Amino acid sequence: MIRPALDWQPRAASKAYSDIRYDFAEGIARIVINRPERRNAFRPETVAQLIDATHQAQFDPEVGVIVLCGAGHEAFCSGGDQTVRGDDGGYHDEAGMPHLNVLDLQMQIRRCPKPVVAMVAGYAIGGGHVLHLVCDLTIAADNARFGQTGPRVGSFDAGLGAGLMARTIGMKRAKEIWLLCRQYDAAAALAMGLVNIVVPLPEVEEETVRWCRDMLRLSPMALRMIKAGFNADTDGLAGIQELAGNATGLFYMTEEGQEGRNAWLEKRPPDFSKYRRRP
Ligand SMILES: CC(C)(COP(=O)(O)OP(=O)(O)OC[C@H]1O[C@@H](n2cnc3c(N)ncnc32)[C@H](O)[C@@H]1OP(=O)(O)O)[C@@H](O)C(=O)NCCC(=O)NCCSC(=O)c1cc(O)c2ccccc2c1O
Repeated sequence: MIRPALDWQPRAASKAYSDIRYDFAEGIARIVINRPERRNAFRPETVAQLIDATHQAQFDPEVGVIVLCGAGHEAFCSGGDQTVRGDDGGYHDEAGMPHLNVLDLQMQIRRCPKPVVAMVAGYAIGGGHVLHLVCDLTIAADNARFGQTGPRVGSFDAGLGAGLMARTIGMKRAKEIWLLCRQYDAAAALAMGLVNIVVPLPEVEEETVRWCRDMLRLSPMALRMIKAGFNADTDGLAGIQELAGNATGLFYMTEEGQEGRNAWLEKRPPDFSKYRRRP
């Protein structure tokens, strides 16, 4: 069993969710995939709720760090719910519409300016494995098991699932994971750099909270910029846009940036003469 480390309180939005829980404590938002009877496999509704909760956490000024985890200790997430996978290009929502919306969630986690930590107990498999991979840090319990199943179940994630994994653990290892569909225990995952730390299962939340508290003591802007910087080249122009948007935001906070806006509003030529041309 996992020892609770904080007195998590449900956030208001949580009431609207059927497949996830959304809690908060001490500056940390905790988003829990809550389908333990399916090893926390996600259906389109689950992903839509994860997207909504991540959005809530991003825009909540009280939240500094986000933790993503699964309910119970048997699984973080076992990927797409195969029982609702249709023949028409995606996983069916209750109205029968096909989705691959986990790809949107992956990018949302990467673009979120706050650190996102995967707390993995049990299986992180298939699309669930890619979910921990796109998080900034992974704290694993010693019962964690990792792997891709795509080529076995007729699927693949040739985007971040392949490319980001190769950048994280190296090309040969990434190809091994995808081409053989084996499972790896927590020690093996740590050895190949797939996770940051492995701790005994009961301590996994305490350890995760310890890491979150460390980040909560640091400069939010510096964390935001360094995260965008880490992701920029992998995400191509969209990644550079994220980094550049942060730079623009910072420039808007300067007098020099504000002089341009003020001059335009006051219908006068801008006067940038007092601003240094820095070497
Ligand atoms: C995760 C497991 C290794 C766990 O094994 P274990 O023996 O502990 O448990 P059970 O197998 O008995 O499972 C318990 C219970 O849960 C159900 N369940 C488990 N996983 C799923 C699932 N993914 N979908 C639906 N249901 C699931 C299982 O049927 C049992 O219920 P019963 O009622 O039958 O008792 C093992 O369960 C396992 O290997 N699961 C499947 C893992 C898998 O293949 N996942 C899908 C990979 S593909 C994917 O995730 C994916 C999703 C996307 O949205 C993509 C989008 C774009 C590109 C690619 C995508 C993609 O690849």
